[in-house]
Amino acid sequence: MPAIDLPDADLYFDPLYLPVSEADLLFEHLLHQTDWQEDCIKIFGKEYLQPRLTALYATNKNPYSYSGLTLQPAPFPEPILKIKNKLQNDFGIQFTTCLLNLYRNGEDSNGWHADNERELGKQPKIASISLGATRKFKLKHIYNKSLKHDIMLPHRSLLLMQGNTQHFWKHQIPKTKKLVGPRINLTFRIIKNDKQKI
Ligand SMILES: O=C(O)CCC(=O)C(=O)O
Ligand SMILES: [Fe+2]
Repeated sequence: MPAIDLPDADLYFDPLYLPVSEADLLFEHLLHQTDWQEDCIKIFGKEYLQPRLTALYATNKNPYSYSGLTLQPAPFPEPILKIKNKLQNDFGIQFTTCLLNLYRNGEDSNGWHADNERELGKQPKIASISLGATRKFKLKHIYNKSLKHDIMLPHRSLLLMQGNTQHFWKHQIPKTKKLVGPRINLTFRIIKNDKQKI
């Protein structure tokens, strides 16, 4: 699988990771069958409605907390479990958790952040699958402001982030004025119990 060659990052990108028919079915299924949540997040003590919808699934009961928000997982639905198993077969990574994001249109977004929460461990491994509309994924180096990179994430693509990526880079999905339909992103993560040393 092609690596994306950026300093202080460990990124792989496969634009054709899922077969088209599987990706099409999965997109329609998740769009209509998911119990999408519209959550409030806290930024500098102020509450905002998150500009996208989310859902959380896991093989365990460990919650995931970010931006002052704690999500409790539901058990994995069959079609997502299938992808989790495929990722395990292909990369030998045993993910525990999947956070789904639904970007309803170009107004929905995900602000600059690194996925560096304690419960993700020291070198978080995150497998991100995209379905539906293509959106731009922007990366910027935290310490060297001249380092930036954009990746268009199309339907059925996989972006794998691991190693030091979350220590040195932030990422975002910006809003866009282009007319875009819904996009679903599945981010598989490993979330151990908060209390245990990892
Ligand atoms: O939608 C995406 O591609 C990125 C999602 C993301 O960064 C996250 O959920 O942490
Ligand atoms: Fe992220």
